Amino acid sequence: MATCIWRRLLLQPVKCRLACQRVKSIYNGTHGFDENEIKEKLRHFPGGSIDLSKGNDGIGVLTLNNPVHKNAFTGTMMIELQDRVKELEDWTEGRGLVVRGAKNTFCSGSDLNTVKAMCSSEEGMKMCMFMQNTLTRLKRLPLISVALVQGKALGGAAELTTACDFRLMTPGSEICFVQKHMGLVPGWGGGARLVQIVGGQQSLKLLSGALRMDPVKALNAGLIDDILPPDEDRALEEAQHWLSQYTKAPAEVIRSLKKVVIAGRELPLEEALKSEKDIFGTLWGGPANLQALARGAKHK
Ligand SMILES: CCC(=O)SCCNC(=O)CCNC(=O)[C@H](O)C(C)(C)COP(=O)(O)OP(=O)(O)OC[C@H]1O[C@@H](n2cnc3c(N)ncnc32)[C@H](O)[C@@H]1OP(=O)(O)O
Repeated sequence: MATCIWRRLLLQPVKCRLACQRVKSIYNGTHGFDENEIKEKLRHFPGGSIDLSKGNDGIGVLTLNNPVHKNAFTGTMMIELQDRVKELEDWTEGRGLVVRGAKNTFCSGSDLNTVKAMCSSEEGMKMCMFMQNTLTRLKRLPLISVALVQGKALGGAAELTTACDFRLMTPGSEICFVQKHMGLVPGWGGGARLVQIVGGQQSLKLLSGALRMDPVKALNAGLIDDILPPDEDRALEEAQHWLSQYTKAPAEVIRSLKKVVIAGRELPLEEALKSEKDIFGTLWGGPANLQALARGAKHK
């Protein structure tokens, strides 16, 4: 049943998007999750912002912006992240996305003041459900996303990087799942996604050792995809350049490719194959396909 819903989602026309968003999330009312209730709580912990710029080239830049606290996630930033992800779901020209932190650092995880104030198990779980919903929707965007890690990505921030398709680091930066040191485990979905990225053995080491992953270690572990040159001020440009090798094609082609990969990641094989066939059908004989045929493209 769930797989049928997801297969239909991959092919939904725009008019169904609002209905889809509920299903794209993991938790809803049937799980006893009241989104408005948790948002009301999170609003009590303001500070910082999540900024989105959408380029004419179809590449967006999402910036975690709370530099006085090393871009830590306040309550209102969690809400704003959801708003920005919704905006990206509606951006039909989008092909790629860079997720980064302001002022040459990535993010120090949850704002510790928010964490301390929401210390009951029930509140913690509601916050987790909210963040899992948002980060699942981020990972399911029909855009190719890359986390640009400069400085530190700690705790929840390390989890956020796993909600992107790719990860890049600058020299001197670090990714560390510090949750163990906080007496916690990942809760924003970063544990499950980490296993998908680096496998179970490697994940256990990273999480139980709270290993500080510098760029070389992270690359060797398969946690990141590349190390950028050591010019911090040009890092965004470098990340955009790196991403462009995967986004150079008409938006409908890139977006469809990502949908094929989402289906492969998330569906049982037979369902994924059927989705792939349906997505293929939306491109076959379409403008990009006809133009390529007319060009007589050669692939030497
Ligand atoms: C979901 C689970 C989670 O994410 S739990 C949160 C996990 N994160 C942490 O515990 C990070 C704790 N912070 C640190 O380890 C250090 O501040 C790091 C990030 C390494 C930066 O060190 P350093 O360069 O020396 O700067 P600093 O400590 O002076 O920090 C500058 C100001 O930023 C603040 N800050 C930093 N991180 C947070 C955070 N997560 N929440 C709230 N505030 C944070 C520091 O307190 C400091 O503020 P102030 O200048 O003393 O007012």
